[in-house]
Amino acid sequence: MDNTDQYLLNFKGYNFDLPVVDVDFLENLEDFEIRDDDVFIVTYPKSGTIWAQQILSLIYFEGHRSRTEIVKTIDRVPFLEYNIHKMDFLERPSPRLFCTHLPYYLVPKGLKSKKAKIIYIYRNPKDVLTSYFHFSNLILAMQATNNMEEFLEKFLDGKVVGSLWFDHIRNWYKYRHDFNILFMMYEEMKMDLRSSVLKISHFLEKELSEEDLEAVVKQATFTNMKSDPKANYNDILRNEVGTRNDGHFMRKGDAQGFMRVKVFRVPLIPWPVH
Ligand SMILES: Nc1ncnc2c1ncn2[C@@H]1O[C@H](COP(=O)(O)O)[C@@H](OP(=O)(O)O)[C@H]1O
Ligand SMILES: CCc1ccc(OS(=O)(=O)O)cc1
Repeated sequence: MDNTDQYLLNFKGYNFDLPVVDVDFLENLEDFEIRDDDVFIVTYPKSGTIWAQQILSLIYFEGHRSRTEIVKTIDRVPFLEYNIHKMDFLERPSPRLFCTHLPYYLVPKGLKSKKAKIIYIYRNPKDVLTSYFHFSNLILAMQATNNMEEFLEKFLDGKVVGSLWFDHIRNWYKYRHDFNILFMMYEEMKMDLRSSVLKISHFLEKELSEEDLEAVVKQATFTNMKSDPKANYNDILRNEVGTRNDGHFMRKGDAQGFMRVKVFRVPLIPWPVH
């Protein structure tokens, strides 16, 4: 374990956010007991974790959909390794919902029984990079950088929470057959939220009525989440994690990089030879 950094804890080759991680919990993570009906959202940081937390909260809790219960998404779908509210996971009623940034090789081994469900959300790295640059300058629990070039170097070296973006996504995909896993792309969720919610609810075997589906989609849009104190993390950042400026967890929710990739792809179609 490399603990020389003020912000990063390298545990078994993967970087955790030192100010918010529970090291004792990490030591026993492999044996953390998994229930057959557990559900995990897995992401690399800045790839749509809190979006998925809101979607799952809306799918599973009628009181969340109808706005009759005021429970934050972080308490409905807590981070496994960043348990800032010190929740007793063993006491939680089933089905337990979690989110995590863990790489495939550090997750509890019970997930390999392929009963519990995993939803892996990935986002194009250019938007992850932009989002991550602003986020790490915002929260006190991460090291700030002076400019994008400086952050880009750290990101490409994997010297950030989550380590290398490429390793995370490549290996979760490579070892997908070891798990009961659904891959969702942030950009597709953005393009067609309704179909994405349907895909997720189908995977979770939680079929929604038309009315409930509408309620989930409506409350999971960027605009509605941004103004929803249960889902936007404003409170958590300001009052619990601490911030350096007046930025927000939900900044822009863009899918810029994806659009450019699509444009760049066009010339790859076989060119007519004259
Ligand atoms: N409903 C939604 N629609 C689109 N993007 C969303 C969203 N909810 C959160 N996000 C975006 O997801 C990113 C945060 O990811 P994570 O939760 O994994 O940390 C932020 O991106 P930006 O910083 O680009 O705005 C945030 O705005
Ligand atoms: C639960 C608080 C918290 C801490 C750090 C986070 O950042 S990241 O997702 O690892 O980039 C998010 C939430």
